[in-house]
Amino acid sequence: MKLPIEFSKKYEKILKSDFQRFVETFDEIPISAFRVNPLKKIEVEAEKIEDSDFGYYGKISGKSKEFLVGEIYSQEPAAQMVGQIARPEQDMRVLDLCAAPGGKSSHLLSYLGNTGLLVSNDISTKRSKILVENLERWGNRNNIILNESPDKLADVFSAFFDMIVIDAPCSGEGMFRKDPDAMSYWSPKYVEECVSRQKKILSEAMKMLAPTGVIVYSTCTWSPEEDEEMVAWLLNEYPNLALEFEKKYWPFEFKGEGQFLARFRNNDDSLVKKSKFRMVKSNLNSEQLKLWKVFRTRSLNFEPKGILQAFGDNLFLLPESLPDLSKLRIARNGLHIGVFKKNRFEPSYALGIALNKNDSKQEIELTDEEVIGYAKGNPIIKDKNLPNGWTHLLSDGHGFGFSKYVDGMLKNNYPKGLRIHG
Ligand SMILES: C[S@@+](CC[C@H](N)C(=O)[O-])C[C@H]1O[C@@H](n2cnc3c(N)ncnc32)[C@H](O)[C@@H]1O
Repeated sequence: MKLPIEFSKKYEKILKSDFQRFVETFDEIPISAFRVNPLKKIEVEAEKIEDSDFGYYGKISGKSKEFLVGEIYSQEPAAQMVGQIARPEQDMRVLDLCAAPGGKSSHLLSYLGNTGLLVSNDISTKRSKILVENLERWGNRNNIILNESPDKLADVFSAFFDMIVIDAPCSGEGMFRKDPDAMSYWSPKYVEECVSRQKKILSEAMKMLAPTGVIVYSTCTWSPEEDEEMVAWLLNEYPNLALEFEKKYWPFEFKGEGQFLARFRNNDDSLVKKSKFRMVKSNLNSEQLKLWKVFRTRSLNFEPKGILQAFGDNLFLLPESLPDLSKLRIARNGLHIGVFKKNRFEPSYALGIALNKNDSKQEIELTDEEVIGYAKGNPIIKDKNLPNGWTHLLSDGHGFGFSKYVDGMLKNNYPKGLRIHG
């Protein structure tokens, strides 16, 4: 692979005798890996990634039933180390500030389970839509997705989060092997631009960190300006931060692509501002509440925990103890439960994929072929003598949406935008 000349010169100086090994790795095949979803346990026959809770080497197709049902997430091994080192504890309030397309967020959710709160944010509207798709498929119920600039978030979430992950936009050197196009916009000047953007993002993040909270900063680049020098800058600007972990992942030392990561803890009680939040509240009118209760009693064994909120005709479940979000751009207002229609309520795909076996009163197991056919937009013929009505689709006990069973046929209710082709 032909590397940018200034890039080679820079790393020859930095790596000295390791430089040759470094250069050779660019001609090797990129390392593929995936993580399994602990909410949807599956058996995996693949090589486990060392020191990883959920990771395996190997490639799984975006058209496989494992992907479609949210049982796995493809993520290369070095990128997996970010969530692994962050490892939030249950019940924490966590912010993933630069979250799209959702690799780190889905990993963080794997530790939280359905406890606490994960706010996933990305400044890009286009990318935050992909983030919604990926996290919806993952199926947790304690996640909201925002599409904001960090300064707008800081106005709402002052000293709020126990953990903030900043997987920063960076010069992307660690992606050169996997995505050679990333080389086309690399230059020393681009590295400088990334540095100044990272400092701005970190300064806003610090305003949202709880007094004893944890910051995890990561990049997929090796440039010291964006990595070790950023750590030094942060420690200098915020003397109450203590560095707990710092590591650079080189492809000649670790079986993966490129990554840098650092973890800090805040130790500043004087920072406590005892912020008072106007909490998010339920806003359902009596008709909506009635329709929802009729559906829930008739179709679910699951009693949602959280705040029910209607946005137009759409019903969402928000995690408890959230501040008022009305001033922010919301990409996913919690778990989308369904839609109010005239005189009835229809459950959503998102609810169906977030629930598992025994959460619904009427359910049906699909074969792997049926899952794939359904994701292509086909109905499913299942002559099971079930009563006509909403039926929870399952694949190995894991939810895959709701479908209306009518006289032996499951109508296709898979979101059109998610359909697979071919
Ligand atoms: C390295 S990618 C994140 C990858 C993601 N964490 C994952 O694991 O899938 C960096 C992201 O930062 C976003 N971004 C860029 N500038 C930002 C800003 N000022 N605030 C928040 N996000 C930003 C980009 O849109 C991009 O999606």
